[in-house]
Amino acid sequence: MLGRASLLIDVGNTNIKYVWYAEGESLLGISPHIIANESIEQALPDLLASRKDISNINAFICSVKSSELTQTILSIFNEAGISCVQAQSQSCQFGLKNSYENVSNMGSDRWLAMLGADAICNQDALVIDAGTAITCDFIVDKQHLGGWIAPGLSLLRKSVVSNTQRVFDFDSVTPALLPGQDTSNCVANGALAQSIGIVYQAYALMNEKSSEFTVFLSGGDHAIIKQYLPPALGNAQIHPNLVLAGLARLSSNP
Ligand SMILES: Nc1ncnc2c1ncn2[C@@H]1O[C@H](COP(=O)(O)OP(=O)(O)O)[C@@H](O)[C@H]1O
Ligand SMILES: CC(C)(COP(=O)(O)O)[C@@H](O)C(=O)NCCC(=O)O
Ligand SMILES: [K+]
Repeated sequence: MLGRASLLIDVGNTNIKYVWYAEGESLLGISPHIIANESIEQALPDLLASRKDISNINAFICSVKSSELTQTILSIFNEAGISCVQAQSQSCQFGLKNSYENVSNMGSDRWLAMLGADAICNQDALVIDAGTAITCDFIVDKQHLGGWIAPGLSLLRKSVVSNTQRVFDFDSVTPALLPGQDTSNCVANGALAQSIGIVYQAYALMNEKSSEFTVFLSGGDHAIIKQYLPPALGNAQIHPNLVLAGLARLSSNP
């Protein structure tokens, strides 16, 4: 039987993602709805008003944005009389151990994505979250070994344009793993190649650390990266949003 409904919210650097989740639902089916950062003050009250069972829900939020935006969201819940738990990175949770000495420095989205992945596979895992930043996190024997933070696809494209004089790029250009034949294609394809490159390197390193592991690919750019995964990564678990899966785990075992 499905339990109480929770509103799960992932506040990333580019987008706010949310899902309604009932305890007992599969973590695999979690697929986010997107709200633009600037429309949250209107969109969130509307979203809450759309529920008839409002008195019976609670909320779980993971935010890596400014405390101002986070506080705005928390106060909307407060005004609606809904309790909201803000997830934080922990040194150890659900048996998963963090490698950071100062865990408060770790983005809670990374920790939640790991908790989500761990709940789904319950074995060694390489967790790749391709959002504003691409993060890779390595988990062996329930121990986080550490990770990588690198610019994501859009950020790579923007940074090369803003730090050069003659390089330009159009957002409308879809990247492909091909030689580009004009500036914008060179930028888009170069950024894609770098993004695929980090996935290869993460896989190679994980292979040295573990003999059997699951690779997870998540985040706004999961679909484009998925198209170019190496054959060895054919079994990768593609997940639109592992952070929400982590929040779902928290909501079921607060
Ligand atoms: N419909 C979309 N809206 C916004 N970003 C998108 C969309 N589709 C793909 N993207 C890509 O996804 C990235 C954002 O992914 P997301 O996981 O939402 O990031 P974050 O968690 O950092 O907010 C953007 O940098 C962009 O490259
Ligand atoms: C690395 C991140 C920017 C990723 O954020 P995202 O791309 O998902 O918006 C975020 O997890 C963050 O701000 N981390 C703090 C530094 C750390 O994790 O060590
Ligand atoms: K990310």
